[in-house]
Amino acid sequence: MTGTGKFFVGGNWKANGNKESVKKLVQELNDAKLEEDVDVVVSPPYIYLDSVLNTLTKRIEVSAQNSWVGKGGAFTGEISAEQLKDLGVQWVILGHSERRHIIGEANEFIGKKAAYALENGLKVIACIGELLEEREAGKTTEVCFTQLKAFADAVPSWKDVVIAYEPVWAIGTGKVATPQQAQDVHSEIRKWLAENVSAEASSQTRIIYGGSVNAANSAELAKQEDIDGFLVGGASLKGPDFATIVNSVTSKKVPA
Ligand SMILES: O=C(CO)COP(=O)(O)O
Repeated sequence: MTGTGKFFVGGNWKANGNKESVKKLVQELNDAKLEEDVDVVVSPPYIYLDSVLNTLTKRIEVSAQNSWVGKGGAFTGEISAEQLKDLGVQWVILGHSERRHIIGEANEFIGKKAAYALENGLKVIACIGELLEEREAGKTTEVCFTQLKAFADAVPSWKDVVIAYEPVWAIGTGKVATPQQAQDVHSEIRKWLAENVSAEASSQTRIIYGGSVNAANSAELAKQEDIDGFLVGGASLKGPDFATIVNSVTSKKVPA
């Protein structure tokens, strides 16, 4: 099975940066030469979304790193999907492992967030992935499928959803999954979509990999048939490195 969706590379800036570094990064991204046939999205912290939207080339779309589960109102510290939409934000990252495991967001809550974001016109980067002990216990696919099912139970359509497989042990550790490890899980996810959603969702949903992707390892990962792009953390904070990762789409076109 192979995906037919356009290559997708997202940069998750997490809670990094300040006004000065964000300005520099936007400048680097505006100056970068990016291959055309890639969807490119960056995800700054909430407080920089407006300035990034106003200064970043329209070639690159903008994502939030979270959104509230329902309609905005008396929810101190939260940001609603309506507000993100109002600002001009196109995407939102949901279910990131840092929100699951550090902040304690549960599957069903994340699924509801995804449904509400889609309903309000945001596209969703839906993150899933197993902990090291879950992998070591042979539970990788079981954990990923449970997380996927929570999204599938909540969303009416996968048309505006990108799945990010991010094994937790590979995030921010420098321990990237091998191309084969990533390919194996991506292919299982695609099979799961075919069996539990539809043939269309299986072939058209982008399944991207995240976890210690950098300018030196992205080309080998991109060659795998079920890796449709990346969600990049640390390396997305350096414009030239992020551009190299975006442009690793060229190794996808060369038969492995
Ligand atoms: O969590 C990630 C992207 O969402 C990956 O982070 P790193 O690329 O820093 O490992």
